[in-house]
Amino acid sequence: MWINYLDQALLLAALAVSVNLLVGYAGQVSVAHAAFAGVGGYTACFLAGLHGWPYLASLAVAVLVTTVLGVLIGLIALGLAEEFLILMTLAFSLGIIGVLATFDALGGVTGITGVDGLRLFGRTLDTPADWLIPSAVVLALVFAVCRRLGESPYGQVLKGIREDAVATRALGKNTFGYKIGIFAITSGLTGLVGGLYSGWLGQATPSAYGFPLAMAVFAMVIVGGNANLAGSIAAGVVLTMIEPVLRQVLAVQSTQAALVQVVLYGVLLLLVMLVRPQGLFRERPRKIAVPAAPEAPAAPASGPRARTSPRPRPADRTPYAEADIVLRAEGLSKRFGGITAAKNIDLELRRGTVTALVGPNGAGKTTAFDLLTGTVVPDTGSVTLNGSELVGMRPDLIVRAGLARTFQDVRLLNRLTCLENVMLAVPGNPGERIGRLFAPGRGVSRADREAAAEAMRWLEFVGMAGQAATPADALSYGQSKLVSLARALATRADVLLLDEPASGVDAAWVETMLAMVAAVRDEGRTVCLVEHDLDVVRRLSDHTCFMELGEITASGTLDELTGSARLAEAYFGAQ
Ligand SMILES: Nc1ncnc2c1ncn2[C@@H]1O[C@H](COP(=O)(O)OP(=O)(O)OP(=O)(O)O)[C@@H](O)[C@H]1O
Repeated sequence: MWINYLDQALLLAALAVSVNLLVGYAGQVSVAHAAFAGVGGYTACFLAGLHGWPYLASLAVAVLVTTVLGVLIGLIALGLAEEFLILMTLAFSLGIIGVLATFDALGGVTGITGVDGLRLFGRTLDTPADWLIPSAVVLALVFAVCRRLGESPYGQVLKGIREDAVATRALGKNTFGYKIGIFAITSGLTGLVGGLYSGWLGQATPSAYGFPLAMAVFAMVIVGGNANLAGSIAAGVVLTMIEPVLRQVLAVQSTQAALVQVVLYGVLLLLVMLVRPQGLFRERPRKIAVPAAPEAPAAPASGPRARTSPRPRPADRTPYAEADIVLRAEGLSKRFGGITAAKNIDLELRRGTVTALVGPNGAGKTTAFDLLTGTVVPDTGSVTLNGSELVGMRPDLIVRAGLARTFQDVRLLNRLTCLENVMLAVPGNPGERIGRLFAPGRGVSRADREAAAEAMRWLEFVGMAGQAATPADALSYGQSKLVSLARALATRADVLLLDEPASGVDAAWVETMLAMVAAVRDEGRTVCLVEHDLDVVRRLSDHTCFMELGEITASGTLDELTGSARLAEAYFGAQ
């Protein structure tokens, strides 16, 4: 009797672990995964129970079918805002269960029943004891896969998406690709578990995979703790055991026990959300080994170590007018409904120089950055970086092409440490790719250590190495701006767009920030900054563009602009 409940607990815990990878790590709340388990269960029962297929082959097909289904549904649902994802997956879940119940070949509303005599590795699975090892093995397998994905550079990207998908994309990650990938992988895993679950039940029915199962699995994930897989196992086993304990130990009648279990799920969920929202077991930062300094690999050419080589003195710098044009924007326009946020913007950024965009609030400066970086697609116009067209490229590819940005509102990934924030920006970490993650060899962990070392050097560069292990949401505003600069630098992009790097930052941090930006410029990177503080602009910029009502209406040195009577009256006079 108890072994039977243990089988069930292990399988439901495996479902909770898979769903936790999607919900806890990637922040994608899907109600459809219980239905995917149903598709897995139906597939296995249909093939093995009704058509005599080997059970193992049926399980393999169940994984394949649910993975493909996950990709298809993910393509439709994941383009939507997250609040719609829940509703969309709920609709899919109802649709899937409804469709399964309409096929006579699948037993209609009663489903496929009476499945027995399934065989796995030469053993017939008849008694609850026979199912114990397969259930435990599936839980171990699902846990191993989810842990490998979650506690790796790949999982770090997932957490980045959970915290702020736009900021993560601005670090060069194909966030949509990651979302589809993790949706499909977790669909396949739940399909596998569903195949086992239906085998253990001896049936695949619409009622077994409906909304109550989805809610039970969510309760396990939330009570156990987001992004804590061991917590999901513990919660999965404990919550599943509530009903049998009520029945067997407290002699509650079976229908009442089921009801009490549902009520207890609700009470537990409420309690956890009120008292300990992170769940019983909290999320832990990924274990990252940062090599000691002597073992650290060489910094990239423009890396922080390059600063130890003699820097050109300002007097040696190429005059602004003679520097090469790295980025050129022509005729960029954008309207939002009735608002013209950008109007025919022409802009040139020259190598190793700082260009400032100034102008009143709402002039379109941030929109100009959005248009250059592909965050917003322009209605008209072109942007070329070293001669290659950027308009139409995905934002993450634009970063990889060499154009990175910071955000006016900083947008650090709050629950990640400073080191993780900066590591995410370091390009080419092979552990961010699933294929490399499961390949044999130690290349992935070595490369991960190198990425950590590179991120650490950028943190040192901005004077924040001491905060490497601090979660980003524990930083002061000035510190978070410095980490966001380190993050932009770590992308290795040649051109940096810095949105108000000094605003809201106290005086001591402003000096540090100015020194950092000047150092970056002196190393040959190209900087464009939006800034309201004219002292900052005066001390940093080689060239200044004045924007008003979406247009660049004047450009030159800051002194030339402030010397204009019209601009002095319209903007500078008020500074
Ligand atoms: N996604 C959007 N949808 C609608 N309107 C927008 C959008 N983004 C910007 N705008 C509008 O475009 C105009 C320019 O805004 P933008 O944020 O680019 O100005 P800004 O010069 O950066 O201002 P600030 O100095 O206050 O940051 C504003 O009127 C703003 O409300």
